[in-house]
This record gives sequence, structure tokens and C-alpha cells, in this order.
Amino acid sequence: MDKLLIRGGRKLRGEVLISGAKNAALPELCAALLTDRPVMLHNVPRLKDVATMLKLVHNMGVRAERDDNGTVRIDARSLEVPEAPYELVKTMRASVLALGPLLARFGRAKVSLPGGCAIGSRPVDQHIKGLQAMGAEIVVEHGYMVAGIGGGRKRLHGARITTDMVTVTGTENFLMAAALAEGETVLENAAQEPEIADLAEMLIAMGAKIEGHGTSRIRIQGVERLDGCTHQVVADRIEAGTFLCAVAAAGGEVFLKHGRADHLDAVIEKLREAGAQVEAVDGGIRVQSQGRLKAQSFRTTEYPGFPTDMQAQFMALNAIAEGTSTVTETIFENRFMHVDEMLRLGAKIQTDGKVAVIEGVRQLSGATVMATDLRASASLVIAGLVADGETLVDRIYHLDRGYDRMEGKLRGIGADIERVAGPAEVQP
Ligand SMILES: CC(=O)N[C@H]1[C@@H](OP(=O)(O)OP(=O)(O)OC[C@H]2O[C@@H](n3ccc(=O)[nH]c3=O)[C@H](O)[C@@H]2O)O[C@H](CO)[C@@H](O)[C@@H]1O
Ligand SMILES: C=C(OP(=O)(O)O)C(=O)O
Repeated sequence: MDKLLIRGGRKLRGEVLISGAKNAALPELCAALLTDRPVMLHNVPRLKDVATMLKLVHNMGVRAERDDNGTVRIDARSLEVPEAPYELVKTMRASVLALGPLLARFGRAKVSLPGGCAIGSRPVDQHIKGLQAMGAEIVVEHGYMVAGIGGGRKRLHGARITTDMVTVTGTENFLMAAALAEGETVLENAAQEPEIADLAEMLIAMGAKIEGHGTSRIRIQGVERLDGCTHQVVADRIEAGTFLCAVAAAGGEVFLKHGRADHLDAVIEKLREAGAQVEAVDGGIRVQSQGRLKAQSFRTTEYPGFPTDMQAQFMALNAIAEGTSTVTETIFENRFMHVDEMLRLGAKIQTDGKVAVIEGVRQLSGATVMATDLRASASLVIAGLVADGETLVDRIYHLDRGYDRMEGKLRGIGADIERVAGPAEVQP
């Protein structure tokens, strides 16, 4: 099993290229299932989750090829089996995004319930409720959502859908299903994440009629068929935010090429308050940091608030900053798994339910730590970059799910980090 070996204490300098967003590329690969025409997606990141999604669509009989420049060509004309089996779905939450498109185009779908994930229980009740409002009949049996369309109809119909909470993949499933449904769908309480707007832009390029994406009310007029399209996946704001935190913590000056500052307002504001200099410049984001930063308290909320996907990385920064901070996680009930590992590095953190109190220490000390989920892995890498001596981050398959060649990018800006295979040990 691969691990990352980091020798801390290096400043970061230079330029790093921000890849396409995982959380946009995954729904967009599913959106390609809505049409029998070819779809070209550019700027698709090289990630394990993308590979899993490509396997999932291959398994349905879809032709999908990617080239070395990050372009994926998908042709779902040959889709024969509108099913997503457990073996593939269990490793990736986003496979639930196959449900809406398959149901809308074929009138039937069988998608495994996504497996439990380390960050919380993550039910899909809202997805099911919303699609039922559009005329779907869905039963859950033997671990699968088995879906069809009721009343002898061939197409889903429009509906007004108000979810109990804001759900990102729920909104995406409804958007894709509504694009091919009969009549108008109105999504109230819709998620406003930039990845939703990016998906909507792709659907519009395919001929969908959508208004209000990027706001909490989205209106969709269903059309009978969608065409192919060419679309560029939006830059990954969470990858950019992770590098911002890494530079802020380690010190130095880095240009994040293609980073979108306008998608990271809440994170950038906190970084500035902490004392880092962050500015939006032509074609990216420039970040500069020196000296010890000031700890910042924050709560995670839906976009445009502070993203839960940046909570762990910012906590690594708080762990070595001056002062005591409070971090409140409001989205997932079990997203402090990195805390115990940070304690092994010498951090002082106490948790009580959704709240973590972090007392900044001057120096972390390298140790062997274990990644428990995607962003927890990233936070441990940041902690390793600033820790004294060597840090070995184990179980980085979590990291590979959602970061495009992270250690290569970090090495490119001066970090001392390498991937080691097998049972490597930290040198005493
Ligand atoms: C592939 C993808 O885009 N993943 C992102 C997406 O996950 P995902 O779309 O799974 O997260 P949601 O926005 O749906 O979850 C928000 C909250 O609603 C709850 N909920 C959601 C749906 C449902 O049917 N029932 C229910 O109770 C969840 O358990 C969670 O507490 O948004 C999360 C919140 O920004 C991010 O952390 C993930 O990176
Ligand atoms: C939680 C995340 O992803 P997923 O929803 O794919 O598990 C994430 O990207 O931080």
C-alpha cells in the first residue's frame, strides 16, 4: 500500500497548476449518459474516482476514452445496462449520480446504495423523494435502488422539489433528471456550489433549458432529447484551497494557475485574517505567507459559506497558528477523524460533538499517521510539511481518490515529499 514520506520544514515557491474539479467531473461524466450523442469533456482530473466512474459507465456498455491531455470522450449510444453495481458504487459516493440520468433517458435504473463513508452516514432519502415527486417509482431491495416510472409513462414529469436540507448531489440528480422530463421542474433550496453551475452550463450546451443555477431556486423546462457537447470542467476550488492552506502553513510564495479565487471567498477571507496574503490575479491566485499566522475560528456551511471539504486542511493550519480557535462542522457528523492523527504529530485539539477546539502549538513533530478519508489525508500532508523531521502518511488511497498527482505538484514547488511503496518505516 502506497504511503507519502514528507520531510518537513521547506518553504513552498513557484507555480502549481490547479486541475479540473472532481466534484464537477463526476456529475458531468454522468450527464453524458443523458444523450446518445458523443460528449467531449476537457480538463478532467486524473483521479481514482474518475477512473472508477469510467469503469462504471464501461460496465453499462458505454464507450469512454481518455487521452493524456485530460480529455474524455464518452459515447453513451451503446448503453445497454442501466445499472450501477455495488462493487463499483461502494468506493465512490458520486455513483449515485447515475440514477437521475439513467431514469430520465431509459425509464429504469438499478443503482446500488452508496456504501457508508468515514465522514458520516450519508443517506440518499432526498434523492429518492425528489425523483418520486417527478413520477419515479423507487424501491430499495437487496441494497439497490430499483427505479422505474409509474402510471405507464415513458418520461419523468416536472415537479416542484423542496429538499429537507441543501444537498449537492441531490440537486445534481434532479437537474439531470429534470432536463429530460416532461414540463417544468422547480428546485427550491437548491445547492449553489460552483460545480452545480458548471454542470448546468454543460447541460445547457447539450440543449437543456435551465435558469437560476448558482442560486437556491433553479427552474428547468424539460426537453425531449439532449445533444452531445464539448465542455471544460471548472477548476477544482478544493484543490486550490488545499494548496492555499499548504503555502499559508509552510510559508513561501506560490501562484495557483487556473485557481478561481471567486469560488473560495470564505476560505480566502479566513486566510487573510490569519495573516497570509492572497490575491486574485490574471489566470489564477497568488498566495504569500511568512511568519506565524493567527488561528481562525469558523463553521462549515453550504456554499458560499466555508466548505466542509476544506475543514481538515484549515485545521492543520490552526494547529500551528498563534492562539486558540474553534472549528464547528455542521455538514457531516463524523468529520474529525484527522484530529487523532494530528494529536500524534503533537497538535493540541479537543473535540466535543461537532466542535473542535484547537490550541495552536509552535511546532509539530513528524510521526507515522494514517489517512482516514480524502480531506483528512490532505490535512495530514499539510501537517507533515510543517512538522519537524519525517512524517509518513499511510493509506493514501484516500488521497488518490480526489487529488491529481498531489505529491508531484508539491515537489514542483519545493516540498520534500515522495511516494513510497509497501511497508516503509519512518527512520528513527
Ligand atoms: C461528489 C460530491 O459532490 N461530493 C460532495 C457533496 O457530497 P453529497 O452531495 O453527498 O453531500 P450532500 O450535500 O448531499 O450532504 C449534505 C448533508 O445532507 C445529508 N443528506 C444528503 C442527501 C440525502 O438524501 N439525505 C441527507 O440526509 C448528508 O448526510 C449531509 O449531512 O457535497 C458535500 C457537501 O458539500 C461535499 O462534502 C462532497 O465533497
Ligand atoms: C467528501 C468528499 O467527496 P465524496 O462526496 O466523493 O466522498 C470530498 O470531496 O471531500
